[in-house]
Amino acid sequence: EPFEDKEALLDFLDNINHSRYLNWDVQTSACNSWTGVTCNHDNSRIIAVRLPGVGFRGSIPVNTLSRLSALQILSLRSNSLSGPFPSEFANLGDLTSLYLQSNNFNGSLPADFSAWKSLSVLDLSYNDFSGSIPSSVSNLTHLTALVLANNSLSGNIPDLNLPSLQLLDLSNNDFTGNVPNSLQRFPGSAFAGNRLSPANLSPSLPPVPPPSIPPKKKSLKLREPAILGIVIGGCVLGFLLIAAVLIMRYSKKEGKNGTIEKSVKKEASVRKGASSSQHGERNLVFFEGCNLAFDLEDLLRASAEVLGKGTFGTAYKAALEDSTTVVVKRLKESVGRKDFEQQMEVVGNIRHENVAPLRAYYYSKEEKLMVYDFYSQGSASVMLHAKRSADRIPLDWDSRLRIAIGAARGIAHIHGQTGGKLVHGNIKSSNIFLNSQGFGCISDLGLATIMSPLVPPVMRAAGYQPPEVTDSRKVSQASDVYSFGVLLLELLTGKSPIHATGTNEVVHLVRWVHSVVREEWTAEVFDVELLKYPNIEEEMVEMLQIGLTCVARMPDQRPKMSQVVKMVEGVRRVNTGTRPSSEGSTPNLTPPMTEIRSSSIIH
Ligand SMILES: Nc1ncnc2c1ncn2[C@@H]1O[C@H](COP(=O)(O)OP(=O)(O)OP(=O)(O)O)[C@@H](O)[C@H]1O
Repeated sequence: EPFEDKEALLDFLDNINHSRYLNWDVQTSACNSWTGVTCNHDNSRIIAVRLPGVGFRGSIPVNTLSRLSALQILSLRSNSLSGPFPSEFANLGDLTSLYLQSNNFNGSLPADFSAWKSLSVLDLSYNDFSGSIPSSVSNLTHLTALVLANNSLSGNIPDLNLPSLQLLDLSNNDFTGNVPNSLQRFPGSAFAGNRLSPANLSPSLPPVPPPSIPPKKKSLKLREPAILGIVIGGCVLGFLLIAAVLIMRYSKKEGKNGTIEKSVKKEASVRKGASSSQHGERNLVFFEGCNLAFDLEDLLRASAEVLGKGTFGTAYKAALEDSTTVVVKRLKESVGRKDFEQQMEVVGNIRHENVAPLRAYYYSKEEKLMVYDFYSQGSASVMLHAKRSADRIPLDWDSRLRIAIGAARGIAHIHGQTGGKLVHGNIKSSNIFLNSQGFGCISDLGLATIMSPLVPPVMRAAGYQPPEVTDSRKVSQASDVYSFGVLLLELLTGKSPIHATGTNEVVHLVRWVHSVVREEWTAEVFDVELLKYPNIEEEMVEMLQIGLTCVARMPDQRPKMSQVVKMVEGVRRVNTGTRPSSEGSTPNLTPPMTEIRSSSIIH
């Protein structure tokens, strides 16, 4: 509801201290001045304030924002705010995105940018800032977008060392001198409308190299028929092989579904293991809190359906006689008992709503089994990439947000285990399911660490691993952050981490997104299925920025997972679940989505 007058707004601001989000999407002229608006409470839990295009005039009063000490996202764009760059912003040390474009701010930029260690987007375009760009901007090591276009900035452009920067726009200012070496990777349009040395601005200014698209060597290109040929050929061959194996295996026995027992290669050995369990030796090891009641015999007898073959083995859906359904993973490689059992103990004792619980395991020399709950909706991969036919229900933006938030929380929890050293090592959409509240839930924990050394690197999660993970033993928490970033890009684009484009080139998603974003910050990266949902563009852009921050090339440039949780939670200004990363409850504040107005970032 629009605020009726300034009193109503003040009243609102005084009462939001229990809220974490302040968003206001009003079309009112009744409260068109920021002056006099102060927050009397310490609103230190608010992480996002978006007040774009609401008609604010004048300068932002001291103390209004400096109390918002947890603020991560501030959008005051498209108002008529004036005065110098608000000095109290320096207190907002957690800011990741600052949008002040299309106002009347003037004076110089702050001399010291070092306060904003997490800043990812800075858009001050279409104001009247003057003076030079301080070299302290180089301290913003997470910056992915720097937009200072259409101001009155002057002097030489400093040699900014910003390795994460994807978007730069310094056009239509009064800069002189040369484009510094560090920024020559950006297109000439980023510097147009200045008085820069023409030598530097000539068309020879190297455009941003599009490393995303693999070299257009004919021999390397997989044309559609070739891909189809491989896929169909592979499918036919695979189908024939599977059929042959199944016929051999089941020919003597009836029944549509198999059993795990039947699928187990060394059946006799497993059965031996099972029967020995009845003499007090090994059997399934269940974890605390698990109310499943079956033994290995039951499991092996259960009617089983192959769900798929993964990197480390085969997953079966097993329907037990008491109508319980579980998933059994049968590992294909041999692994030492001690390593396996130790890892299972760590994993099996993790209980978190965003981590799929390991219910039980079994170890014998010949067989290693892991038992999980069955997630009937399938993985996020299926939800995103299942054939896009007419009867498929598209995954809407809210669901994607929940998947992202849940997955982030789950990974952050994992990273907090075993003295903050635990790594997942195989984050990808086929290992993410939905918990009962529809939030992402991470599965397959623990396998990468014990199994990776046994599996050829080429088989490992293609497209999800960062450049430094050439050897699968090098997975780290930073590489999990990268994989999570790829997952975010997958949720935003609807594309697989490695996919074929319309022109039949095989494309690496991270590189493709980088190349599109570098050229111009455009909505083209987003999944067409998302475009029909109104007013989500700003959230998607924010999520894109987070994704790009996570897939930074250098591991030490990537944020910690705990920071990522906060960033992802900050994208959404409504209730994001039962357990926010910060303490306390999040009220179900569901204001209308902010209308996206003209922005120099979103075209
Ligand atoms: N608990 C589960 N509930 C429902 N489906 C599952 C479950 N666990 C795995 N699956 C599905 O079974 C298939 C095989 O899973 P598996 O984990 O073995 O391989 P993967 O996820 O494709 O690759 P990786 O082994 O690298 O994780 C996948 O499609 C996966 O989404």
